[in-house]
Amino acid sequence: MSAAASPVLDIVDVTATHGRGSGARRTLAPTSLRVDRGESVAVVGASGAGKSTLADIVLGLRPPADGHVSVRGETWCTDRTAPSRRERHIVQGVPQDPSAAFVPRWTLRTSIVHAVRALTDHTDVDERIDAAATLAELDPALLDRRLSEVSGGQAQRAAIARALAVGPAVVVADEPTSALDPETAVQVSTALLGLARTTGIALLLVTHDPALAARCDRTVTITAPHAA
Ligand SMILES: Nc1ncnc2c1ncn2[C@@H]1O[C@H](COP(=O)(O)OP(=O)(O)OP(=O)(O)O)[C@@H](O)[C@H]1O
Repeated sequence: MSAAASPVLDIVDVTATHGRGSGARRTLAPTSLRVDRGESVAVVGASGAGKSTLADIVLGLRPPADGHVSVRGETWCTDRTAPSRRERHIVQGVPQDPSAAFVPRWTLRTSIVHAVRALTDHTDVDERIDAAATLAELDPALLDRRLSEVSGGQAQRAAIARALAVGPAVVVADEPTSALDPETAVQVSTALLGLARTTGIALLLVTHDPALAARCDRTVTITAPHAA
């Protein structure tokens, strides 16, 4: 069977609505896309097109209004079903602001340990975290620092390591380098794109940066519903 016949991530006719009742408004036009094993797909589009909304749906943070998302051939979410706690490790996010991924008073490692324990039954937690840090091109020793004690680029690599440590099939990165200086942004995005290829993770990357989108395997442009 070819890779194209069995995508890791399959988004089928997904739409979104914000608001309720007479205030309800379509905020994501029907969107379908597939991401294969080891593939990176950039999601681009004008501000307000619904890119972050799509990312939130794939992360299981909000339900689609219609359509469904499958991961590895299994239903991940629909307008009626959310991912269960047991499934949550399968799709992980890398946020725009890495501080969203860490508890400031804890070391980075402690935050990651909590995430791995909350989402998996793994017993080799420290080994997994060290391996994930290495994949994210971060010296594992830096994980013994707090968020305030590392640079923005190191914090974002730690956020990537946090996502990897739980063993996802899909990583959703929403503007993962927009808070970084240009040189660090290139280094972090190189690590992210490289690990998709080496680990086989399907990477969905929301970006405004045409240069970053061009480095992904494919680009999908979404358009706001009212402009469709
Ligand atoms: N909590 C909310 N309540 C109401 N409308 C919302 C909410 N969050 C987002 N929207 C609307 O949904 C639409 C899509 O927003 P979204 O953040 O997904 O766009 P985006 O493409 O990621 O934009 P940007 O590139 O500016 O980040 C926008 O019209 C936005 O105003």
